[in-house]
Formats: sequence, structure tokens, C-alpha cells
Amino acid sequence: MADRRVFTLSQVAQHKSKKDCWFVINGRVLDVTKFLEEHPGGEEVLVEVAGKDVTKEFEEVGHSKAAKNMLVKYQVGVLPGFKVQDGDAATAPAAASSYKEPKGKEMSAFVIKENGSPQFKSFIEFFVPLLVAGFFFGYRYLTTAA
Ligand code: HEM
Repeated sequence: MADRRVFTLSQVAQHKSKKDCWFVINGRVLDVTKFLEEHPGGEEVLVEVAGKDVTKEFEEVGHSKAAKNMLVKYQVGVLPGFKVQDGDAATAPAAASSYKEPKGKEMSAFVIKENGSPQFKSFIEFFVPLLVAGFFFGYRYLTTAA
């Protein structure tokens, strides 16, 4: 369960350095100090907005669901009056952790499926040309004999 200690925005604003970096996203107070170096978007962008409510900035980047699910990991508390929002991806960490990559799925697109039985196929492959040849010679015989 994520931390529910209540902090005010001015308390969050006291943690705005590279060594102690907090901010707020969707009412969650996050301590991202340990995440700074790992952030795929770079640590500078995070330090620049440290100590503030960065919900807008976070959404504007169009972060993936995976990124949204990571928020809970860094949660140290909430703002006063925090309520879990509908559709907040971070509220479903259980669902996120049970999600499994559909391994091998992409490969199946390249597998050519053999549905018909191979015996039936070779029968047709053998007799159809034979039948065509038979018709051809039969027709030739009938037309040249006259
Ligand atoms: C705890 C909060 C945050 C987490 C967990 C997080 C996580 C991530 C992740 C996983 C990515 C890779 C792309 C993706 O999966 O969406 C990313 C990219 C990025 N993030 Fe964050 N981020 C956070 C906060 C922020 C904030 C507050 C800003 C802006 C002020 C920001 C700006 C960016 C940018 C600019 C990129 C690069 C986008 C790109 O190259 O297309 N991030 N972030």
C-alpha cells in the first residue's frame, strides 16, 4: 500500500534539490531522488520542476502507462484531500504487476500455417497436371484423326 502521509505543497517545496527531490503528480507526493538518474527523460527536467505540482508537465509529455504505474513506487505521501481518481493507472499496481508480455506473439505473424493435409495436397499436385495433359492429348487425337 502506498504511503498516505499528508503533506502540504509548501512542505513539498522544501525538497527541490538534486539530493532531495520531491514533487506532486495527481495529488501524490513523490520522492524521486533515487529515480533521477534512471529517468529516461533525463534528470535535468525533473530537478527543474522539483518541489512543485507537476501533474500538467507529466501529462503533457504523454508518459506511457508503464511510467504512470511507476508513480506509486516513489510515493511518500499525499496532498490534503487526496482522492484516488478513476482511470488513474497508478491505482492499479496489482494489475500492472500481473501483466505479462505476450511473448512470441509477434513471431506468430510470420509463421505460415499449413492447414490442409499434406497427403491430399500431393494427390492434387500429381493428378491435376496429369488430367490437363490427358485432356490436351485427347483433344489433339480427336481433332487430328478427323
Ligand atoms: C515519478 C515521475 C516520473 C516517472 C516515473 C517518469 C517516467 C518516465 C519514463 C518511463 C519515460 C520513458 C517514456 C515512457 O515510458 O513514457 C519518461 C520519459 C520522459 N519524461 Fe518522465 N517520468 C516522470 C516525471 C517526469 C516529469 C515531471 C517530467 C517533466 C517535467 C518528465 C519528462 C519526461 C520527458 C521529457 C521524457 C522523454 C520523452 C521522450 O523522449 O519522448 N518526466 N519518463
